[in-house]
Amino acid sequence: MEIKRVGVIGAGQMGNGIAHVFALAGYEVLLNDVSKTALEAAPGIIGGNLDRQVARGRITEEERDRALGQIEIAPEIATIGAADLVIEAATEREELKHKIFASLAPHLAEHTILTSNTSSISITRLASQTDRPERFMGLHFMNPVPVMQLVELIRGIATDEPTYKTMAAVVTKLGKTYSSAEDFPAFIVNRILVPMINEAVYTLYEGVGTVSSIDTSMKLGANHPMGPLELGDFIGLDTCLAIMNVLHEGLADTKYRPCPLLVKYVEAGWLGRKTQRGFYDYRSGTPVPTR
Ligand SMILES: CC(=O)CC(=O)SCCNC(=O)CCNC(=O)[C@H](O)C(C)(C)COP(=O)(O)OP(=O)(O)OC[C@H]1O[C@@H](n2cnc3c(N)ncnc32)[C@H](O)[C@@H]1OP(=O)(O)O
Ligand SMILES: NC(=O)C1=CN([C@@H]2O[C@H](COP(=O)(O)OP(=O)(O)OC[C@H]3O[C@@H](n4cnc5c(N)ncnc54)[C@H](OP(=O)(O)O)[C@@H]3O)[C@@H](O)[C@H]2O)C=CC1
Repeated sequence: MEIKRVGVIGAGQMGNGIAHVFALAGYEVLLNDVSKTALEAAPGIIGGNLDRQVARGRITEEERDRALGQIEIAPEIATIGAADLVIEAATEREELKHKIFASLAPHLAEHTILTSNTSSISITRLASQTDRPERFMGLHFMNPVPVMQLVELIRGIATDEPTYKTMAAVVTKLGKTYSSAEDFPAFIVNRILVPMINEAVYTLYEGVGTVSSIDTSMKLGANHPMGPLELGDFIGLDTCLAIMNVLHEGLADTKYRPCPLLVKYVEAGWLGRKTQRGFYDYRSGTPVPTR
């Protein structure tokens, strides 16, 4: 099936990045969010990230302008009904995602493929409450989307082969590489990565190291591009906690217990970069450890 128009729901860090890469690859993009502020900010954020690629010689100014012209801001969910492919990239809460798909249902064309960029939630469960579980799957981009090469493809129990093949072709057209993951909590990347971040928070909580010593150790001792606490702030501590909760509940194993300190940061609203404070305080421009 040919995909020309793509609807992206959620204009946060992932939705903006997803709109960016689809527009660059020549797709028409409709970008929706409940937050007026997020929608107003989106073209500036995407434009800034495209400018960065121009400055590094990765794309031309013409390509940047063409990409920006491909993105239409769509405050009404009904507008997303015109898409051949929908990518849901709203906040990591299952109830919320069910509500989004329910509100979208009356506006959808028969052929439209539905996907979720969820980091952890069961694709089969999300699909089961839509009218098209066979044309529903997980399309999991990595952050920052314009930079990261991988997209995880996750079939729900009912996903049909044409849908999987269509999405594999789309990922290839974006210039990215896909891996196939089975539909179990947090799939592959986050099953391994997020418990590591949670363990780093335990390491801090138990006083084994400070924020700086933990991040320096993993950057210089294991060659990670970011330390685990810096990475947690980058992903969003609310998202990390949501993923740990899905792992803990879905696999019923205490090894996935979210660290109480992670819970405390989220309760404080210290969600990382997006709120200017997490394991680091970003308000002065230079990140300052908060512990
Ligand atoms: C939670 C989930 O569900 C799944 C996930 O996503 S888990 C998170 C996965 N992501 C990671 O692990 C990221 C780890 N961090 C990194 O790889 C690196 O720190 C990083 C790529 C983010 C930044 O790298 P850096 O070397 O410190 O920064 P910088 O030199 O400024 O940027 C590197 C490149 O990325 C580009 N870049 C960075 N952010 C960008 C953005 N938002 N948009 C476009 N380009 C961007 C830069 O332009 C630069 O491009 P070139 O290589 O063409 O020059
Ligand atoms: N952060 C990461 O590294 C990664 C995240 N993901 C997944 O991508 C999804 C989005 O994450 P991320 O972009 O980081 O989150 P953000 O918090 O940056 O953005 C989420 C956006 O969704 C909006 N939103 C909330 N409810 C609705 C709704 N009903 N309709 C439309 N938009 C809505 C939020 O608005 P408001 O703020 O007003 O609530 C916000 O603008 C999550 O499922 C997450 O797990 C996947 C890969 C990596």
